[in-house]
Amino acid sequence: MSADDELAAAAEVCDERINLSVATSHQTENGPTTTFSAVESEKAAYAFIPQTPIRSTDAHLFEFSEAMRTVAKTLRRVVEGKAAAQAEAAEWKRKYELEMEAKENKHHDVIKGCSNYGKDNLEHLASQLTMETPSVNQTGCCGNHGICSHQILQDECPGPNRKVDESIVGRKAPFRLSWGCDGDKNGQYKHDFVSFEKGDIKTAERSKKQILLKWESPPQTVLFVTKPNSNSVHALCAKMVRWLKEHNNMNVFVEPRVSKELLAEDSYFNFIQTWDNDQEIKALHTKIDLVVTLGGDGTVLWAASLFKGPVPPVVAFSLGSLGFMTPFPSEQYRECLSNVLKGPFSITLRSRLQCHVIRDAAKDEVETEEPILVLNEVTIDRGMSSYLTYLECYCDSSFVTCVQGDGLIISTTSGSTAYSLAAGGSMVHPQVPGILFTPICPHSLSFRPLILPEYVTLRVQVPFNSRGQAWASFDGKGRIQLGPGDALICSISPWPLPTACLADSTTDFLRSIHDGLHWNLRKSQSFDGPSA
Ligand SMILES: NC(=O)c1ccc[n+]([C@@H]2O[C@H](COP(=O)([O-])OP(=O)(O)OC[C@H]3O[C@@H](n4cnc5c(N)ncnc54)[C@H](O)[C@@H]3O)[C@@H](O)[C@H]2O)c1
Ligand SMILES: Nc1ncnc2c1ncn2[C@@H]1O[C@H](COP(=O)(O)OP(=O)(O)OP(=O)(O)O)[C@@H](O)[C@H]1O
Repeated sequence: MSADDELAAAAEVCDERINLSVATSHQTENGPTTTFSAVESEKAAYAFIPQTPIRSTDAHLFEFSEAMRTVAKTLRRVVEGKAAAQAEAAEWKRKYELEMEAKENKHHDVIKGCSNYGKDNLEHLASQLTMETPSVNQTGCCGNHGICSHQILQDECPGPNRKVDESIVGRKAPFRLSWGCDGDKNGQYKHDFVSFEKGDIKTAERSKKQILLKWESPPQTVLFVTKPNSNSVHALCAKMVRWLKEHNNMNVFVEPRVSKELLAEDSYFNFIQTWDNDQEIKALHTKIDLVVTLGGDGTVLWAASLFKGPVPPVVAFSLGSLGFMTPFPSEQYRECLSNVLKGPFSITLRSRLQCHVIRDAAKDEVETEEPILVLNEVTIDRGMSSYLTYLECYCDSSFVTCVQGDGLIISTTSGSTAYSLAAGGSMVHPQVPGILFTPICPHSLSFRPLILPEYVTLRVQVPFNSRGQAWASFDGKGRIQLGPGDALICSISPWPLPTACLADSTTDFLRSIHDGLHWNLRKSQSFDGPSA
């Protein structure tokens, strides 16, 4: 067969395959057949590339083989577009259901009269919560912006018909979140929304906003999450448990490991509770009012990982080395806990990322896979491989870039001071709504880190022509191998980690970067020298 004949035969096969995939994707735009056919065609296209009869350096043959790659890439986009659309549709559906549920709860509140806080009460509460400018006019401010734990935590209405497991613990303490707001000097509070009066688009003046948590009834149940293998942590945990029982008559949950340790030590601890299986862990958020962590940042990450959905407020005591997210001094635990149990206190709502791994082999299972939630970041790197990582990245449906280097970090703003910082990313206040996109050792001179808005969905794809595997890890744990064709989809989770602040969100953040990282520490310039 001559080279021309071979080229013609190859073109024919290619045409057939392209026709097949185009036809199927037109037939059933959303149906699973499309995905399967597109995947098959794409695989066939790649399988076909090595068979392409390139026997000479003929430029046409080379071009043809490049065209096949383009076809394969296009088919890949069809498949991935559908996967992303499915994930997005599921998210919208979930949001819709939540909204409906919230509306229904509100309706019940009104009908049963079980809401303790009417508008008047709420306004009163808001003025109590507004710490810095008690004189500002609250109408339409905190009153309208307060968020109630009945809605947030999907809790039952307080009353005789509640469903929470009361055999073990009492009712979960309801609380209310409010914006602590600071109006301008003449006492006029301004909302931070965009107004368009008389056709002019104007961003109204920003107000200082801190989120304040006020208990509606005293919290009753505390979960302790503690760093393992530390005598000082263990001793403090035992002391705190005793104190909470004796002074506040609290119910106490600990991890199974800690429960065994405490019971082996003293039968006094018979009252503590724990869990036996994953099902019970899933129900924890319905019983726990407050989580106390004893350890460093890793312990806060660990505590966050226990909650795959809503998370109760977390009070993090510092017993680690750096303690970026652990503002409470363990020596003053009595005073700190008393303040938190009494409330109100500032909280930082730390956003988490929900990550879905989509296997090339199981594209249609995206909806059944449980998302993995991270508080810091998801990292996609080269693992043990000595090859460059090759990753294609998309933001919603737009192509962002190809990463060629050691890997990529997709980080929350809380994680901005962790691995992302080490890879050259910016430090971002944890309440800034964004997602950080930070390359690890990119082999290019111009790959600067990005910060994207919080509402985007990111997709990182290992292309079929990648030389090696990639590895994803979640908050530095749980490594998963990603092969060619596999993808990782990330977006902000609706379930943040609410962490109690020692002072307030900004003061705590600045204190952490000063004390923990010695940010911008430099000897002061001497006074004597040339004058300007
Ligand atoms: N080169 C690096 O800097 C690097 C490499 C791997 C992992 N990490 C980080 O370690 C985290 C896991 O933490 P770990 O404690 O389980 O592991 P670890 O014990 O290895 O601790 C890593 C260090 O990161 C600090 N850290 C964790 N989260 C932080 C945050 N949000 N802000 C500032 N510092 C933070 C911890 O205090 C600790 O000193 C990962 O999520 C990742 O961000 C960093
Ligand atoms: N409750 C827990 N169960 C199992 N492992 C835990 C738990 N809490 C923390 N860890 C793990 O123990 C390790 C060390 O914990 P942590 O980071 O809190 O302490 P540290 O290293 O002394 O403090 P820092 O992070 O401030 O340097 C982390 O890798 C973390 O994942």
